[in-house]
Amino acid sequence: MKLTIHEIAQVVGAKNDWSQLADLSVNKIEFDSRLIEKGDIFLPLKGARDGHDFIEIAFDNGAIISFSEKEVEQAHLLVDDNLLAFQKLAKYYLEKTKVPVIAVTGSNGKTTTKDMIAAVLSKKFKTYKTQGNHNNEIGLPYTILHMPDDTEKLVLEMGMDHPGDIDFLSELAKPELAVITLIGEAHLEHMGSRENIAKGKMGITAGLHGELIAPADPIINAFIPDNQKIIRFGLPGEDLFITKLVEHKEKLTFETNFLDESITIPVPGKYNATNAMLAAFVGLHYGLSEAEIKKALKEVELTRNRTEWKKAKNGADLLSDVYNANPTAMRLILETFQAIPKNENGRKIAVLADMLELGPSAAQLHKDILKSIDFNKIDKVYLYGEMMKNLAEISTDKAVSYFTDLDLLTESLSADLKPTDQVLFKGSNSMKLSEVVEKL
Ligand SMILES: N#Cc1c(NC(=O)c2cc(S(=O)(=O)N3CCOCC3)c(Cl)cc2Cl)sc2c1CCN(Cc1ccc(-c3nn[nH]n3)cc1)C2
Repeated sequence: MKLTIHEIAQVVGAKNDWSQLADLSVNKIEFDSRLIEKGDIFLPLKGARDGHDFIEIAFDNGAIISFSEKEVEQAHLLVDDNLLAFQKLAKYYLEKTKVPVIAVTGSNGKTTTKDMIAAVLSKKFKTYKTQGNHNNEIGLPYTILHMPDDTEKLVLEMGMDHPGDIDFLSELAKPELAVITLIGEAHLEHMGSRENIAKGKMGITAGLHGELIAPADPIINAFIPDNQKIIRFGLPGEDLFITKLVEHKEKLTFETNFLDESITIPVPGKYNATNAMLAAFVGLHYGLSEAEIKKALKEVELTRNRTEWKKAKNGADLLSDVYNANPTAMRLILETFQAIPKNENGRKIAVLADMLELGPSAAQLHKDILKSIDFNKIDKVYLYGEMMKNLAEISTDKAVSYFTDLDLLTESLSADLKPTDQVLFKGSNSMKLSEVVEKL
């Protein structure tokens, strides 16, 4: 990102004397010390551990300065709240670079829609998009501050863990166009009711200074701000709708009421046709030709393994979060999973595998996970991998079982699984929990 320390210090209101570093430019900003490279600025966050514990390591890896909430010997910018400083900096950077933002949210499909919109806009603009699941109050500023210097369009996914989350993200990013994919089932989002989910997603209008594209679902009508320009999609008769759909095994062709051409996408599923229809409309909005849109969608590369709920063959609900195998992400997904109401007569099961590349403190970081497991909410814990042995050894609860063999884990879980269960899977990709999910 193109910012000098002088500029950063002023934007975040650094309280210490940083003048001796003023004219240095920083390369990029990281909160994971393993990603720090020469010339970077480190951002200590309170994840599973206090990020301040990793300032020294960040400098060993090449950081030239760090945010800090307390006096430290290394070069630092002293602020009251590192996360708030990070968010202020991201907001400033967007205002300074004036890169237009297209915001996407929705219960399911927001990742696919984000990918499709980016694929379409990339045909005409230098486009950057949310990577992985970096869609929350940490990931969104991270995405903004990591966009290439020549970015012309920024497609930001906005995720919601709690009411008000999206209002905050929308105020920060100030989108010129917003897309809500669909209002999902309250059942698997700890938001209480579908109304609350609808209200939460409509928070995307808080900072919006352009049009909103939203489902025809009347549940959002109560939350449309006065004089908000809105385009509705869904059933025939709405502003945007699908007029013809032909599904094949690995692809799908559809027509719409607003395109002359038919569109083919390399994935099946009617909801993907809807997501592609939205991306096509955004393409038209930004002046792309139908031919450019058709070509972009025909070859779109979709983010694999989104963090979404899947159904087991026996009907159980499976949540596999394959992103960010670090202590904080494991703690956050456990908190989220534990906050969701159980199914009627259902159990909560957590399948936790090793987090790799955690350096010398890896064993302790795996033991720390015990603090994030609420045995009043979780009925069974399956632990898998060499590092998880550290956690297995200190957990006395009989609900915990430990495996070193993936097949035995799969067999045991499969034999135990009930149709009303909810199962969480979390661990480094190379632990292959995704194979367990596929077999269930
Ligand atoms: N807590 C914690 C740690 C990390 N946390 C995160 O990266 C993190 C991850 C997330 S997240 O949930 O993954 N998030 C990212 C943004 O989009 C949404 C999802 C969040 Cl929200 C916040 C944080 Cl702070 S990364 C990391 C930690 C602690 C250990 N670190 C590795 C490490 C361990 C030991 C040494 C070491 N070297 N020498 N001695 N010790 C060096 C690095 C790596």
